[in-house]
Amino acid sequence: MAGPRPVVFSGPSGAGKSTLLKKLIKEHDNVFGFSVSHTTRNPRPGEENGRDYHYVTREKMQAAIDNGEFIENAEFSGNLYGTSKAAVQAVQAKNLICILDIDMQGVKNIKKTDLNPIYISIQPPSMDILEKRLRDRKTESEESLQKRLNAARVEMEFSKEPGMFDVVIVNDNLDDAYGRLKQTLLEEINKVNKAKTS
Ligand SMILES: Nc1ncnc2c1ncn2[C@@H]1O[C@H](COP(=O)(O)OP(=O)(O)OP(=O)(O)O)[C@@H](O)[C@H]1O
Ligand SMILES: Nc1nc2c(ncn2[C@@H]2O[C@H](COP(=O)(O)O)[C@@H](O)[C@H]2O)c(=O)[nH]1
Repeated sequence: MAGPRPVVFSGPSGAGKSTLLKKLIKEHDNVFGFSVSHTTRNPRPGEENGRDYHYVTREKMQAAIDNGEFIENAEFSGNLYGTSKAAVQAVQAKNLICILDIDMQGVKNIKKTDLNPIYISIQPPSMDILEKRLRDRKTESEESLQKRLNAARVEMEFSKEPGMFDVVIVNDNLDDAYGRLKQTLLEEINKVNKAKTS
């Protein structure tokens, strides 16, 4: 069988992408695999190298980019982020649905590849609510928060571009947003579960 289609999650920082995708991975045992990106930002409390990100220096990451090891990479809020070819291949080798959590530059660049994912945009109900969620998360300095809010305004406009995303989910009530997400991915989830039993 051809492998399952990957899924790209994008949307403003703080919209709830990680919250939703962690729930999805947890509920569906051995169906999804997370593409672990590289980043030059520092780990947050609770994050683990190799699970949440591969944390690297800018020099090391730039060298790997120059060496052609990345499918896409971007500068976001003062740090480099990127999806390595190895990260995606590791998930696809297990015939799992590969999940990518990337910004809008990543979306544009993935569209130039033959990955053919389902594109899902996760959006906050409003800028005010987004700001509150980011502040309450307590992961950002004031400078980083402002950079992320500025980027969020652009990301919110980007999600409205015709044909850019297959589905746009507004993450207001978490259970509702999660229900919508599961409905969107039901066909791919069923395909993976069926392949497991055949
Ligand atoms: N529906 C919701 N209602 C209230 N709070 C939420 C909801 N969804 C997520 N949150 C909270 O909002 C904060 C931001 O969510 P999360 O970290 O998942 O965002 P993100 O899009 O992955 O951000 P980033 O791109 O910066 O990693 C978290 O503290 C999370 O617990
Ligand atoms: N283009 C890419 N964007 C990525 C990648 N990994 C994460 N991201 C995006 O960066 C921001 C910030 O993430 P954070 O963990 O520092 O809050 C967010 O929008 C992610 O979607 C990547 O490999 N490529």
